[in-house]
Amino acid sequence: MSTINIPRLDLNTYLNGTPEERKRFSDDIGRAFNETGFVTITNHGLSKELIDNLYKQVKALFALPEAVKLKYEKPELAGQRGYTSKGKETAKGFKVPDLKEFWQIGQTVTDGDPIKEQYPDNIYVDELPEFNSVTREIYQKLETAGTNLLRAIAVYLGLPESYFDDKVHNGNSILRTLHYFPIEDPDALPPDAVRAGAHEDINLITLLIGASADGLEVLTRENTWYAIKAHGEDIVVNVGDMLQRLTNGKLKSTTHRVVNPPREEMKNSRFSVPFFLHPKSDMDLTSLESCIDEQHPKQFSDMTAGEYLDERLREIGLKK
Ligand SMILES: O=C(O)CCC(=O)C(=O)O
Ligand SMILES: [Fe+2]
Repeated sequence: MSTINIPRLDLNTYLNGTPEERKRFSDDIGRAFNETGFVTITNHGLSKELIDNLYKQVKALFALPEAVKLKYEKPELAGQRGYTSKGKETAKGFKVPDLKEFWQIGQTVTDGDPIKEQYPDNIYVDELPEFNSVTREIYQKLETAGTNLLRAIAVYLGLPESYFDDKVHNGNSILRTLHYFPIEDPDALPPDAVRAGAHEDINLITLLIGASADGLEVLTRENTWYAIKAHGEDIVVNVGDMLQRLTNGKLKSTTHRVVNPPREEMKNSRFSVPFFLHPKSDMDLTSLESCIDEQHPKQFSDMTAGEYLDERLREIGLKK
């Protein structure tokens, strides 16, 4: 049995704690991100009612007839807004697509802001006005929680606490609502078809509402899979490849996957809602000098966040 350090941290101790408590929070999240790349967070600012309402709307969205959902599929947006149907995303290095469909919501910027032209407009579900409003609220709350977590991480890295603030403000973050659909005939599945093949996230950090974390597994340093267990309303937070590049591998973007359920539960859907916190596309991901030394030679080429995202979307089949 492999052991793995996934601490449960209270974000309120960072926001309102004593200097010692704030320092401890920074050290704890930094150490966990250095060792395993995962933590779970309480007091993140999302109420149980809001989360329950989110899942109610997400279930209603995927219950819409396929023909309705397909109206909202826009391949020219590389899946970055609106609906992506079954069989479209394949984890890097896999031949069989993941067993999932999803809907993505992006940044909302005020009219007149020059960054507006960089982002496609969000797509609204005419049939479900409440889906649009609740996902927007969740987007904003997770963006705030994520910005606060990045402050604690900046302190751990010896950077000014506000280092990430302007980079993620109006950033290219994505809220993804996911439906892992029922598998009616398990015998007809290609042998290596899974809900989400082993992968690393592209962005800086990912915040995942833990309500449906069952099935999520992380790859340990001993090369074994470890199931994430989250308390219902906690959020699971992990490092993505952009933060790993910036820190020259000091913070680890850990491989994770979503496994298929046992055969008797294959007919059940699984829903989940990760928030991929991205910076603006002009953020320079060149590794910090402070993370490079003789023991830790520079591992990554210099790229902006926009260039890197483009490369990765092509690899997973969303961008042609
Ligand atoms: O569904 C989950 O629990 C995780 C999904 C995930 O890892 C992803 O979409 O990148
Ligand atoms: Fe992921």
